[in-house]
Amino acid sequence: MSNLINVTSEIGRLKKVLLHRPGNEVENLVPEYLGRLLFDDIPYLKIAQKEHDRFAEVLRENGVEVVYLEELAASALEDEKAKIEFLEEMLHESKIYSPSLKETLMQYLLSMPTREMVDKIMAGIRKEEVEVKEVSSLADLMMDDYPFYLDPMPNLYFTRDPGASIGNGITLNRMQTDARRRETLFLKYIHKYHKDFREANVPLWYDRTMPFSIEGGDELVLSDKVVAIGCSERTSPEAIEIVAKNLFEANTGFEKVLVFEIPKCRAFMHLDTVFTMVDYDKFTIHPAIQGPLSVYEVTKGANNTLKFKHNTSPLEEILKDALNLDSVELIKCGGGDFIVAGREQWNDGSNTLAIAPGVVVTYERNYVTNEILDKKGIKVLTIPSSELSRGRGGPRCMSMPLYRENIKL
Ligand SMILES: NC(=[NH2+])NCCC[C@H](N)C(=O)O
Repeated sequence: MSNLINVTSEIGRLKKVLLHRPGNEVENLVPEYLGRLLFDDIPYLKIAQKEHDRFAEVLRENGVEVVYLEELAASALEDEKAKIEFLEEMLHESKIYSPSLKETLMQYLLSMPTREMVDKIMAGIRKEEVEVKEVSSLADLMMDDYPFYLDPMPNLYFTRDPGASIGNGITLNRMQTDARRRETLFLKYIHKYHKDFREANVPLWYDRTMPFSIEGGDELVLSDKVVAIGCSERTSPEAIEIVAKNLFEANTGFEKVLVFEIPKCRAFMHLDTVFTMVDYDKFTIHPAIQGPLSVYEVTKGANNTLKFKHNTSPLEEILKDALNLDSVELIKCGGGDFIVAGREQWNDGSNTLAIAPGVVVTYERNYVTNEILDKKGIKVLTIPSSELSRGRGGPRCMSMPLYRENIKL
């Protein structure tokens, strides 16, 4: 097993990261379907792309290699066999059941260069783009006024969620909502057919075929021994158990999964919207979760079983103990002020991306929290965010680390 993937902390110097530059999928957001597609507003794509390019540039300026999902997917699908297999699965999961419609869409997609095909699938296919000549199902005759054959996938720029790197492997996630479930097919085919991934033989700690949902925004690698997983609106306890079992059985060095049970609501959809790690002993936290938070521990039992425990100590104690530290500091989003914390958390003020211990990327609009981080000695690199933030995700959500340097303690 090679170490194409190496993530043994949240804060080790980031060397390689997977992003997706928002594309035409964002232009297919219409007010009628916003809620279902998990957006609260329609971003202005041109500006969102500029902001995203600045995000990538800040990462590159700091020594991070940026790779794009759309490019890796196109390169994995260059192979004809892989491409057909992918299209079959994508069309099936897009609920294209009419044989003639399926054939029409297949031909349409196959007529494009691979990269264009990938972009097209991400953007969605409108009914008026293709002409289905033959009626082969009842649905073909009964054209309703829903505008898409293939729905757009506007959440793709949150690359954190469909998959997550832990140690030398990844979890290929089952997304909780229909709106995001097909996103993980890109990563599935990268994992299966991209040359680098094939050669590296990257282990999967979870697979998208499992029935229980889990999303990467809930997965935090606190150290090379401890993973924290949010049990949230998106991530189920069953999925957490499976990940824990796979990590322990493969002798990865991981010994404990801390389960953070957070309120199940949209504003706190993933653990990383309310809690992130910014330095060896510093974390950001949204004050509103500190009360309702329950923490459980999953550890290895005898004969491949798991042990479970409800840990009722204060969060600081739990983290100190898990990370072997004398003290830890929880930095409150918005300084703990009810109004500021709520506003800034809504625009992902707690969603920091650490690119080295004590160095984070954040949205510049969250200036109160940014200033507090700065005062605590954290180096804060800000990026513009008037449009990107409309999708309800920040720098951590927009990045899937592939390689981080191990941290020396
Ligand atoms: N890791 C995260 N917090 N991701 C945020 C994803 C936002 C996206 N609109 C969703 O609802 O799924």
